[in-house]
Amino acid sequence: MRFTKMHGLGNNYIYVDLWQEQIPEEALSPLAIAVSDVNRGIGSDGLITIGPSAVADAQMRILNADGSESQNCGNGIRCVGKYLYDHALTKASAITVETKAGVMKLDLHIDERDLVSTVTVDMGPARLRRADLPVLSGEPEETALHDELSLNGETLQFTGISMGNPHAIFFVDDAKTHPVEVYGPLVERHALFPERVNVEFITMKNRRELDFRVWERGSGITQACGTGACAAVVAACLHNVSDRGEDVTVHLLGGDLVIRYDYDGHVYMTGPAEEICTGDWPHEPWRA
Ligand SMILES: N[C@H](CCC[C@H](N)C(=O)O)C(=O)O
Repeated sequence: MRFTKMHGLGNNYIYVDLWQEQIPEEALSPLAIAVSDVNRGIGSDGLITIGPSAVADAQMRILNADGSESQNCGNGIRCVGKYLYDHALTKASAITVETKAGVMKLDLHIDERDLVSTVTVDMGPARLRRADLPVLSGEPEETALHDELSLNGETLQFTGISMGNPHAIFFVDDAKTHPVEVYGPLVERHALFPERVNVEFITMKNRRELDFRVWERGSGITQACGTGACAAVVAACLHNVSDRGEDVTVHLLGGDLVIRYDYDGHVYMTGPAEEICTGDWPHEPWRA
């Protein structure tokens, strides 16, 4: 099986082109686990397939390193846009990609080598109802703005935001007080989140900048999380510590994303996309 390894700010995935490879549905989850294993596989945060769509220029599916499937991936979809253009599957600079969170609109920024360098994505609407995550911390039709959860005797306040996939946002004055490697796995699997949750700890630097650390559902600590950065800026706007319609720079471990929560309710993300290598994965049990 041919694959391409790509990353957005170090959030890296193994990409498989389904115009070239046929992979049975039941093989996807074990394949994601196998290729993501840094010791016995290739090493990545998960698997992303790029293939035909009846409603968009392409379809993206994203599976985490533990084999679970998510609705969307911000860093991943920028790399999908880059793959489609750089590998001549499109020559348009404005394209659409179908995801389980809806059809995303991408603006591809082409560099002097006629390759995609950065991508701006309309990540669709922020979903603000508790039912959208889902989270069981109160009235399902209302927004989880100041919700609470207990962890080992400590009560923490969070904001629940969905970008099609679920995010629990914690505002902290200093990330060191709540190390994501300690709190992340406890929150990810907390009973309040029936479908688990992505966990973000953010520190506001000013109204236009925030520091961001993430524990991802199904992948653990990653260098960056695009949907998480979108959810973080939405939460900051809802708490009136950032402004709707203004660009906010999110400082992630792997670098910066520029996010805007616009008045149309949609969230816009701009960031880089890079190809690392291509290769051949020989373990294809589905062909046996
Ligand atoms: N772990 C996420 C999917 C990947 C999202 C992230 N890598 C991004 O860039 O948005 C979830 O289970 O919802």
